[in-house]
Amino acid sequence: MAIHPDIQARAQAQIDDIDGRERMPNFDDFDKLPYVQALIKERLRWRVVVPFGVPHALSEDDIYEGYFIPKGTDCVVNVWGLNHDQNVYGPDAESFRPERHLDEQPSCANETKDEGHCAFGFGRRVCVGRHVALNTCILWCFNITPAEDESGKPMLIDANQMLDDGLTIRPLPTNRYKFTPRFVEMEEVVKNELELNGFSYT
Ligand code: HEM
Repeated sequence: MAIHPDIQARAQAQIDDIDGRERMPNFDDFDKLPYVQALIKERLRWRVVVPFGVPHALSEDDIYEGYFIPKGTDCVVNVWGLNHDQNVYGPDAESFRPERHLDEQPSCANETKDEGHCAFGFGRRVCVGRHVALNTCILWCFNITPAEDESGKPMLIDANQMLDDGLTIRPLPTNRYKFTPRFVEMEEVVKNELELNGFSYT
């Protein structure tokens, strides 16, 4: 978001249209937020969190496209490769462009193809948290911008620099970014909604 302020602003405008500022977005709103849905899909496609998925082992011998794969073989999927396949996403597969999920409905070659990416894995062990993950909306609360360096200039953010945690990758440390509340009432609304749902606010 910090390096795509125009995309961030377009998503926030859609959230404001649907939710206003008196309440936070909730699960029921999601279908009314097609651009936000497309943005989240594109985020999960473009910089997938688990670039080689979670390894799976074969429970039986198998033959796949002429290759014999014995029972017990560990299979690692190149999710990054699938998510950046130019045959699926076109020549601009490296670009961050949420509209592709609205206009062209690209499909990854697996059973989660309708999601437009393969970030949540495959088969019976596909991520069970994917609906929770998709429905989390920080954009209603904050503007995300690059933080300033010591001289007050916005820090440069390189989307190709990631922190490698082994199985997962993530963006550079959060001190490179600034989360600014979008409006003064935001804190009060969040506090009320947390308390209504039985959580305490600190
Ligand atoms: C953007 C956020 C997330 C991503 C990218 C993600 C990705 C993944 C991936 C790649 C797998 C492995 C699937 C496979 O074996 O092929 C997985 C499994 C799993 N995820 Fe997530 N996940 C996310 C959020 C969540 C959340 C929020 C929860 C819980 C609320 C969750 C719970 C789980 C569980 C329990 C499994 C294991 C499922 C099983 O082995 O049967 N995930 N996730």
